[in-house]
Parts: sequence; C-alpha cells; structure tokens
Amino acid sequence: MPIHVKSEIGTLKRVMLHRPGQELEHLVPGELERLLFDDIPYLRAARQEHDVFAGILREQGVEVVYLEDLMAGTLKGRPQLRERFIRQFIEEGGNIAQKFKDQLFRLLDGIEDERELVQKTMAGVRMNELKAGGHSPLADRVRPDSRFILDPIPNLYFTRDPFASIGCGVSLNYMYSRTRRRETIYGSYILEEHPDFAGSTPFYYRRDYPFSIEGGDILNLSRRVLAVGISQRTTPEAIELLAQNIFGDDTAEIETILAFDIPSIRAYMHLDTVMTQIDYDKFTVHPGILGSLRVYEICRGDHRDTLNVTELDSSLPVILGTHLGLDQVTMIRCGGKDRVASEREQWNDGSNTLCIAPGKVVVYDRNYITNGILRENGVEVLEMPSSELSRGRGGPRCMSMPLWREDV
Ligand SMILES: NC(=[NH2+])NCCC[C@H](N)C(=O)O
Repeated sequence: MPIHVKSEIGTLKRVMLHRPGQELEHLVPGELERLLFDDIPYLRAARQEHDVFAGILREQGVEVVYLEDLMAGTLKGRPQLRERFIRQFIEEGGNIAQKFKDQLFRLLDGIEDERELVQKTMAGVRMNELKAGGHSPLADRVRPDSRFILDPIPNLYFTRDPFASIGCGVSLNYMYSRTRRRETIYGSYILEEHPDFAGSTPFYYRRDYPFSIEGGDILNLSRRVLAVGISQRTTPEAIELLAQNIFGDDTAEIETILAFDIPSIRAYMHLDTVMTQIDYDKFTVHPGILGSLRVYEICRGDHRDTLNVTELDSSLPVILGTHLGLDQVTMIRCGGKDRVASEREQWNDGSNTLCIAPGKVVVYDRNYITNGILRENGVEVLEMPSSELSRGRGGPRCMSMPLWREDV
C-alpha cells in the first residue's frame, strides 16, 4: 500500500512537498487577493527556507518526495498520457487559455524534459511567450505582455490541500477557489497513473464532485476517528459524500467522523489553521474558536448510504478525549493568554504544527511565544525559518502531505 496514515502523530516516514518555483515570481500586486496571497514572497529566500524544512525532515528520518518529481515520473516514457495531461491542463486553464489553446499546446509540448514541463504548467504562461500575435488585437493593446494566458498556481507549496491521505485511501479534493482547482490535476495523475500508486489507492472523494473540500480540514485523529472542519473551504455536503464513501469501503477502519463547524473567515480558513494534534493527548488551538465551536458526530446509518448525525454538547477537550479514549486532553493556546500575541501568531500559523512523532513538531520560528509554551508543555519543537513562506498563509502542516506514518 503506498498510503498509510492512521493518525496525526505517528512517526512520519514519507511525505510529499513542493519546492516553491517560478509560480511565486508570477504574483503581481493586483492579483494577490484572487490568488490567495497577502504579499509576494522573495523566491530565493522562500526556497532556502523550504530547503531547511526538507532538511529537518530528512534529519529526522523522513523520506521527502517532491510533487514535481512524482508528476514527472508519472509522465515519463508515456507520450499519450503526456498529451492528455497537457490538453486537460489547458482545457481547465480558463477562457483565455481556450482562445490560445493550439499555441499553448505547442509551447508546452515543445518542452521535452518532463520535470520542466510540469514546472512550466505550475509557473503559468505569459502573453509574450507565445509567438502568436494578431488574435486579440484590442486586448493586446489594453493589457500587453504582463497578461497571463495560463495563470500561475502559487499555492502549490501547500501540498496538504489538493488531496489528503485518509487511512490507506485519499480524498482527491474539489477546491473552493478557482485559482486552486488545477492543483488537483497533478494529484489525479499521480494517484491514478504513477506506478507506485495506480490501482491500489481507494478514493473517498473525487475532484469532479460538486462540493468543495480541502485537505487542511481533514485530520486523522485515530484509525477509527476522522475529524473534518466545516469551514470557508469545506462544505457540509462534501463531508456527507466523504462519509458515505468511507463507510461504504469495507477496508476502511473509520467508524466515526467528527465535523467541527469553525467560523467561515480567511484567518481561520481550514481546521488545521486553528487546531493541530501534537502528542497523544495534546493539541494546539486558537482560543478564538473555543467559545462558539459546534461539533457533530457522524456514524453509519441503519441503511446503506444513510448517515446518523448527532450534535455533541460537551467541550472540545472532552469530545477529543472521549473519541481518543483518554481521560484528559491538554489544549495549548496559540499565543498564550496575550490576545495580541495570539492573534498575531495565529495569523502566522502558530497553531499549524507538523507533528512528526508523538510530542515532536516542526513549527515556524517566528511564533516564539507559542513555541515557548509548547516547550514548557514538554513538546520537542524543531523550528524552521519563516519570513517568506508565511506570506502565503500556511505553516508546516499545510506545506506537507504525509504519505506514510507508523501506527501509534
Ligand atoms: N491547510 C492550510 N491551512 N493551507 C493553507 C493554504 C493557504 C493558501 N494561501 C490558501 O489560501 O489556500
């Protein structure tokens, strides 16, 4: 089995990352909001930070695989698949891409090396790269060279979101924003065509389903319990479909899905932006969600495809404790008691820790107050530099997709 993730904390053995590329250099001020960035990271420094991240993981015995390499490996030596990929990519690239689809195809197909081809699809294609001319004489004058024929995909370094490992299967997601939808094309080719994955991975969600769901909302609490955020990105309808598919798969061990209804705002974005598990009995949490959080328990219904849903009325630590079989669960507040620190560190993903073994996490160095509190609670904290990567509003958990964790 190529995927095996039955907890949030089991020793991490294999993880998928994406090293930020040219797509970040294609961010421009007028497009930041649409492309879900708050600033333009300095690519060189962002890559250095990312390499430190990968280095920390390797030092801890984790095998790091890169999205771009898996994708290139999928296409290698398969001209028909390669052609299908390019055509699909252009097809889903929006209206302007349709207008220039033949030129785009020639440009992309002309890139021989698979890895370079994949990186080019990520980076986007500008008007002045096409030798065309004359097709949009008015638009060309109004919006010259800087215009993108194929948009860049700058959020790719958040590999957590387009697909999510659940047990031995995956949820291949339908993304909330148009700007992130093509990210899941890579996942679909890798999972369906790469020799290491093809044929052995059950899908619990598919990218052509109509309701949005993103990996940052999916937490593997234990082999039997999955937590999913209802958020800006993930709809309750998507969670119902996910639940039906999981419960319909006899090989899946999950018996309960907890749906956490978190406020639908950008600062909270995904469940993992406000809560992550860091040890058997410890979680980080943004205090902002504690008051108003509603939690629903979803189990198999009495008939095929039906679901039983109950609203739980206990507090968050009690709910987590009950479902993990623990007497007590410690919730560590991001930023501690200081409200300013807690809002600031939450904004910079202080709660978004990547747990690589029980009680051992990778975090951003800039969230020094939260990191100090984690240490006081006996957690081993491995810090990575974070000036540039944090500008994309995601932390170490968002930047990693575990493929294999040891069982706990
Ligand atoms: N799992 C996460 N929290 N991912 C963070 C993704 C950040 C990205 N800029 C977005 O808005 O989609």
